[in-house]
Amino acid sequence: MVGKRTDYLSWDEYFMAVALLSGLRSKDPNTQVGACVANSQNKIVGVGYNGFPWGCSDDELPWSREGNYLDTKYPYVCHAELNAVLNSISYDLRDCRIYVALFPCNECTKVIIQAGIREIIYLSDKYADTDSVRASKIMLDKSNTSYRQFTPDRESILLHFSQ
Ligand SMILES: Nc1nc(=O)n([C@H]2C[C@H](O)[C@@H](COP(=O)(O)O)O2)cc1CO
Ligand SMILES: [Zn+2]
Repeated sequence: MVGKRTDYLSWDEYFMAVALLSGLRSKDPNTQVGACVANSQNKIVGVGYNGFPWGCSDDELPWSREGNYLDTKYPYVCHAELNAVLNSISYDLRDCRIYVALFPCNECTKVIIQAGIREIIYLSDKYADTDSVRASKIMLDKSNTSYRQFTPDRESILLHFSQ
């Protein structure tokens, strides 16, 4: 009897990979973030990446990190998690998980909690020492929304367009 493949992706690897793949759509030259929302049946209900709002051209708004606030990306960019929730095919995200490349900021955390998402699985926490992420963790703890870091068992996943 031929047994099953053994190196197939786990659900966590699969959804995190979809998040990372989505992040490759981002035009942000510094930080590309992708997010993937999966429901309790392990169906993907939303994906997103960081980018400017509809109709706001990447050629007209700045991707700068420094300078006058209005000349930076920060007031304009929609975060990956916000887009994943807004792009969702389901209005009710209760009991869903969100996979995201970077720990959510305080604004996205509010969106995640209010949408009813019950768990955040993140890869990087590179802004852990900011008040934004501290505020996120305060709200997550109070609302009993769990979060855990994704610890991969493999270094990378390779995709080949030529089979
Ligand atoms: N969780 C997040 N999701 C996101 O989509 N972002 C976006 C906003 C910016 O486009 C970029 C961060 O830019 P920088 O400050 O690392 O150059 O990532 C940022 C965070 C961090 O909280
Ligand atoms: Zn955010």
